[in-house]
Amino acid sequence: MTRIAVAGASGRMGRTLIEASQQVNGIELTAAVDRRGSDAVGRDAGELAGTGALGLVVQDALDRVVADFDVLIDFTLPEATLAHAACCREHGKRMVIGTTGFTGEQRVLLDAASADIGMVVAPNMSVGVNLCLKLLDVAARVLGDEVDIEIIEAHHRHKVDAPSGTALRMGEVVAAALGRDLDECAVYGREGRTGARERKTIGFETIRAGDIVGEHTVMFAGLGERVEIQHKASSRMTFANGALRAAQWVMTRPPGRYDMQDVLGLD
Ligand SMILES: NC(=O)C1=CN([C@@H]2O[C@H](COP(=O)(O)OP(=O)(O)OC[C@H]3O[C@@H](n4cnc5c(N)ncnc54)[C@H](OP(=O)(O)O)[C@@H]3O)[C@@H](O)[C@H]2O)C=CC1
Ligand SMILES: O=C(O)C1=N[C@H](C(=O)O)C[C@H](O)C1
Repeated sequence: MTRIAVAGASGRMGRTLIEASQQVNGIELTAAVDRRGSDAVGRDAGELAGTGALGLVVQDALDRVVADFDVLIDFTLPEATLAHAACCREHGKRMVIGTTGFTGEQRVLLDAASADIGMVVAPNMSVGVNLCLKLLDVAARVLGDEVDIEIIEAHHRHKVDAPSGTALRMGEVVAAALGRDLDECAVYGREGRTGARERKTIGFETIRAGDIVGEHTVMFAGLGERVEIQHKASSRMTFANGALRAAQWVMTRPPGRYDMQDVLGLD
């Protein structure tokens, strides 16, 4: 049995994870935490998720429950995830991290924590998106520098980071396949008199609207034909189930940083 704690219990993903954890064999939800001062603190985690009382009270600090779980599943904000990583490192607890929007410096701090604990970090836990990452690598290698590459993503109105972590990972995969450095070739949200497209750039466009769960399209556009690789998530359950699969997988791994490609055996 893998005992999990959910950080950000009252969030969109937190509530979905609480629900999913009750449906997966081999997973037991044994702790839930949220931001200090949140209305969710002190409430029953199951009631918060709308699945009925579980007898598990949401706490306001991870160190209060650190003896109660094996793997922390964290879908919060970068600053909160880093604080949780420090706590998990100190107490030898494994992590599954879905949070996006980390700066380069924050990524380095996460890497440091993974020297001592097993950690799965992935901007997208769905099987479909991780399959798309493999397809993107093949498409970029076959189509090469002849095509213009644009990445379009759409999410709900509440999302606070852009482009999405998934779009950025897609850009990294395509750039690596073509021998480009994404930091140098990325172009974000064009506006005004831009001039003609520079051939080796990778463009990113962001849509924020309504309740869109998460949609990503990578366009490889040449002269006379265009290939598009697209993924549309219609339920957050796909991310939650991936995170629970990662939690079970990381229990058998030595310290280190892993991603969903490792979990799914796609590397
Ligand atoms: N990897 C993947 O597959 C996916 C990743 N994501 C990512 O997950 C993250 C969360 O997304 P989503 O659930 O929609 O966001 P929400 O804003 O709905 O949830 C975030 C939760 O974290 C809580 N929180 C903030 N600070 C802390 C803290 N210090 N300790 C504990 N909890 C805290 C928030 O509380 P409060 O609201 O009170 O501030 C909130 O409940 C985002 O970065 C998103 O991009 C999302 C879906 C899939
Ligand atoms: O914030 C979200 O909702 C999502 N965020 C992730 C990202 O930034 O890539 C993954 C998913 O598309 C949903």
